Amino acid sequence: MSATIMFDLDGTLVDSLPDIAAAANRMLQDVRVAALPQDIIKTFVGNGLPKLVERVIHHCDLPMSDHADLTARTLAHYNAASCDQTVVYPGVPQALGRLRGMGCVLGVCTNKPETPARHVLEALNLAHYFDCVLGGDSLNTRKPDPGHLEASFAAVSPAGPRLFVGDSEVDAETARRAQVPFLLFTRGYRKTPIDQIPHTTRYDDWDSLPTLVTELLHLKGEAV
Ligand SMILES: O=C(O)COP(=O)(O)O
Ligand SMILES: [Mg+2]
Repeated sequence: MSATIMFDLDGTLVDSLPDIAAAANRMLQDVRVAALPQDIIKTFVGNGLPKLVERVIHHCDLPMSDHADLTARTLAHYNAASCDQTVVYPGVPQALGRLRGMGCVLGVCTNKPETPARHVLEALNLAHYFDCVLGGDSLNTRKPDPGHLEASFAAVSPAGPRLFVGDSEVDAETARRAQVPFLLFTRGYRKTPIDQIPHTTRYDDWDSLPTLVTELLHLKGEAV
């Protein structure tokens, strides 16, 4: 049975934290502030780049009036080096290939800005699996606004069941508000325990995803 499946990017398809942290720390170096540990920056990921920079500003006690400048600097650093250390999670290409083979239509709904999101997907040889990519700056809204996910589905004119796959609290809230079943990848950048994140089902190994999708679609049929 075919379905349309939207995927989150950071912490779901790719482990991009090292390059995101490097960009934020290069921005801090520009303004002569000490670098932050990757584990701290990890907790700032999930609501898009402007929010990440806002969280860095709060953490480092910098003036919020510098937000636009610091966001532009971080984005420039990230665009210059978005794939130096970023890797695809094991089993992702195989799972995406199997899902496409099952007739599923796939897309990406990420809060990462669209230009680097597309670049990362191209550089890591994932772009060809997806029929749409909507980033955190593609619309005038972003996750957890369900409009971001709904626009992603609308971009591929889906017929049949819809699913959303992501790693974070933001993704779970987006799916809940859009009333789309949510599959939680547990090895990404979530901040809270798994059982406190609403999800339809979860997985920690990409090899298991096609079977999970099949089970979910058979279980729920056209009601999904
Ligand atoms: O850019 C972010 O903050 C997170 O991006 P994601 O939506 O792909 O997880
Ligand atoms: Mg994510």
